[in-house]
Amino acid sequence: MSQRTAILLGSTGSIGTQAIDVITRNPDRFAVVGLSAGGADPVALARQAVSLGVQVVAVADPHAAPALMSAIADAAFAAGRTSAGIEVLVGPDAATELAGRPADVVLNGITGSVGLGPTLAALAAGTTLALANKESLVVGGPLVAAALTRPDQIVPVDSEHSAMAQALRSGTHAEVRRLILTASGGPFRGRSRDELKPVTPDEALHHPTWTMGPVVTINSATLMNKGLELIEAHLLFDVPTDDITVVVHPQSVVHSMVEFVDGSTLAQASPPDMRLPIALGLSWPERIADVASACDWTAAREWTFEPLDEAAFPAVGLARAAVAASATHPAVFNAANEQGVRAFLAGRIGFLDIVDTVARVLDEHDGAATAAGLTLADVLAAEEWARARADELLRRS
Ligand SMILES: NC(=O)C1=CN([C@@H]2O[C@H](COP(=O)(O)OP(=O)(O)OC[C@H]3O[C@@H](n4cnc5c(N)ncnc54)[C@H](OP(=O)(O)O)[C@@H]3O)[C@@H](O)[C@H]2O)C=CC1
Ligand SMILES: CC(=O)[C@@H](O)[C@H](O)COP(=O)(O)O
Ligand SMILES: [Mn+2]
Repeated sequence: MSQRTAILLGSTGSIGTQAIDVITRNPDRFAVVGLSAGGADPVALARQAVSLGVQVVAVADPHAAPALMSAIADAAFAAGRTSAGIEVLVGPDAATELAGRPADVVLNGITGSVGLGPTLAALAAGTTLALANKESLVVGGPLVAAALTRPDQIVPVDSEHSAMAQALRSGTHAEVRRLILTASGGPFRGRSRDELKPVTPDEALHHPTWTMGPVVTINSATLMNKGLELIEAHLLFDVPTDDITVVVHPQSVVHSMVEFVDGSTLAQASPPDMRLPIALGLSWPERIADVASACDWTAAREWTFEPLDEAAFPAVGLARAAVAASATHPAVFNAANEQGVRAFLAGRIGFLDIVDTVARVLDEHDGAATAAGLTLADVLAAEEWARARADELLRRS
């Protein structure tokens, strides 16, 4: 593989830092040309930028810009350079502008539907999109599909979807009977709805098998992550949601499976380590040697599978209903959840209020848009309404 240029969005986060780890261990394969972050840690962003020698850095929060610029100058000085020569883009649209700049691959590792603009910009530029930011696909589904300039322009980084993409190389679309989406079950697997009521943010932030950013970790605990992933799989692989089965697999070693029409099921298995799907996202369709450990077959192991308790964890059912309801319901599903997660992490609401609020907001949404007629304005208006309505309901809970 010749060297690929990469832009990393969300470079200071869990996905971003693991991507940098993969890239710095494979300097012959990748050159990073741009980085972006929200602005919570401008010093970390500056150090990444200078050590990777990027051309441009984007920061969403304008208040973080002065600290970023002075940290870039400091880091360049410490590296023995008089000037860093790095362009700095600032503001809410900075990541979108960066995503449209020339590169072979854009990795979208931003959290939340704020990643939609960058996803659309990378696709419009004709760049390969290594997609961790599932929210942008969920909320923008038909818009993202319309922005594709070629098939396979999106390479999934989400572990389950990477697993499916790998297994799908074994057959044609017509040969697929169903997708089996695995879920760890989160930290509260086995609890009843009543037992979920008192759980705290600290408990919910302890994922049993993965170390990730706070939002996706809470989404794993509520199973909203699996709801988002069900919609993501439906959109990525053009498989009806009725043909996607969610199964709880607490070990997180089988990352998902594809069942074919002849009764064959192909699984992708590896110890939980995001560097594997990140590396594949950046280098697809090629594999990079030794990015992560393989399964150890010399020790006794047990892989278990169990059905999802949909009474205690209704989020996957809500996701199915959202897809069936209208083209803007998935955006409402995600936006209400983002508000709920924020309120829960701030200690303002209880754990059950998150998904209960998503259910109510979905139910109240008057979405008429069809996939064919959907516009960006429809999506943004639906999101704005859902955030306001969710906040109103959350204030009362
Ligand atoms: N972590 C994981 O293992 C996995 C994550 N994913 C998905 O990947 C995405 C990222 O998750 P994760 O890395 O865990 O999240 P983190 O919270 O760890 O990181 C999020 C990153 O996005 C940046 N960011 C936030 N807002 C903006 C913005 N407006 N513009 C540019 N950058 C911004 C943050 O910067 P700052 O901190 O400065 O705000 C940070 O660098 C999510 O969609 C998640 O669902 C999917 C599978 C696995
Ligand atoms: C690593 C990854 O892809 C996460 O999205 C993961 O899926 C979270 O685990 P669960 O949602 O299955 O608990
Ligand atoms: Mn996942």
